[in-house]
Amino acid sequence: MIGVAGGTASGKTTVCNLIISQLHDQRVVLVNQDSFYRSLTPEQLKNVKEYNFDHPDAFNTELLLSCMETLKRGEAVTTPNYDFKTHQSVGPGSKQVNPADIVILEGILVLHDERVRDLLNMKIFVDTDSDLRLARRIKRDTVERGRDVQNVLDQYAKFVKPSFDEFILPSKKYADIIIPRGGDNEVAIDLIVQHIHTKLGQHDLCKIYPNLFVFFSTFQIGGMHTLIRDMQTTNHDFVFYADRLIRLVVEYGLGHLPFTEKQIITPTGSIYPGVVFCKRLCGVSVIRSGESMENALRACCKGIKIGKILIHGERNDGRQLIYEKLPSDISSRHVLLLDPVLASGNSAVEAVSLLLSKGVPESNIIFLNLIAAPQGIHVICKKFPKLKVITSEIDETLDDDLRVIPGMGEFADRYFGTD
Ligand SMILES: O=P(O)(O)OC[C@H]1O[C@H](OP(=O)(O)OP(=O)(O)O)[C@H](O)[C@@H]1O
Ligand SMILES: O=c1cc[nH]c(=O)[nH]1
Repeated sequence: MIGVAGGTASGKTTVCNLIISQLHDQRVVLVNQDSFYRSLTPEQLKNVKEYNFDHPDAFNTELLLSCMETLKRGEAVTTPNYDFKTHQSVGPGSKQVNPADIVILEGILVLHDERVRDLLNMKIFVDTDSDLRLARRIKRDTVERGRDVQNVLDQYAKFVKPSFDEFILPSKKYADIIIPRGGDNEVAIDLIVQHIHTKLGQHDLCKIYPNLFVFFSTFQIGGMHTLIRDMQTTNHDFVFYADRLIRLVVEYGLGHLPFTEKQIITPTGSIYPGVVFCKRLCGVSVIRSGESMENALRACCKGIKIGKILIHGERNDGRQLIYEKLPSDISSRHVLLLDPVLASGNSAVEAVSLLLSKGVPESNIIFLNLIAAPQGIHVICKKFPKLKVITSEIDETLDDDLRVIPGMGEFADRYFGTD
């Protein structure tokens, strides 16, 4: 939840639009504090020139709070709309705002009310020179809103400036980021967008476990997850999109291997400061689901040895090692452990324990996974703090049968067509 405050015509909207356009692969919604203007009564309408639109009381902050709380819970909401010509609120329910990863609340007074501030994870104040703001306001109100210059200046002197000094400017001290010159400040916008990307990439569990890595989700990745999770998806499509996701997980996981530096000469005779991949590698797949990840690993690491582990057990009855065939020199290799589903973590504990018993250092194991339940993450990341867990999405929970929820059902049955 990001709040963008600042005086009239400071460039808040430009800043918001720049942030939104640079976050092009994220779900972002923009909520305007202006939508929450209260309707003027017939009395106030008769004397509209005496009405202070820049005072906190002009807004229905209770309604704004409840809408923001709903969005914060990840639910859709309908906000009111405000008609600037009639000065009437077109009641709640007129504008649908969908849930999103990022909600930007923009308005002159969004940092004024403590309750609103407490909902915001990032507070931005757009700080633009007051002469420039007045010049912009005159232009906007005369050109876009059909007012005459004298009327704009009277309103500015009587209400806009005093309210800025009394309510808006003092709220600047609550800002985490102050942007001088508004939308012209490309560096500030760039830093804000980078910060948002970092925060979005951090699942709460990543803040607890430094050995957990969830790779950054884009619409493409979200789309692939939507397809493999959809019960209507055919086996053929399931395999296609699971393979695409698996390839990404494998590439991302390989990025966590050590490398050595190597300078090479290009055909232009220039030096290229390169790196060399880690050579002592192997894969280990957990039968059956893990076998679906073998092709992607082979496609990325030519000639890689891949061992196999079969672990059996009913969901609630613990798990037992049935079969294993691993490279004989596995203890001197980095091991990419392959299993697309981490549920209770029982299978992964069995698999990792076997690798450790074969002399593989814990820090040499990278567990590559598509969908993980928080329960399994707690078990693995706590028990094996030096092992790295790479996953593409963390789901909500497990059901009583230890199935991942929302999950994608039985992975191996859908992948190998045995459902
Ligand atoms: O974290 P856990 O609770 O142990 O569950 C995860 C395990 O369950 C799945 O295998 P499954 O037993 O369904 O076998 P399959 O791959 O042969 O279908 C999955 O591939 C994991 O190995
Ligand atoms: O939900 C689950 C749990 C374990 N294995 C699966 O394939 N799916």
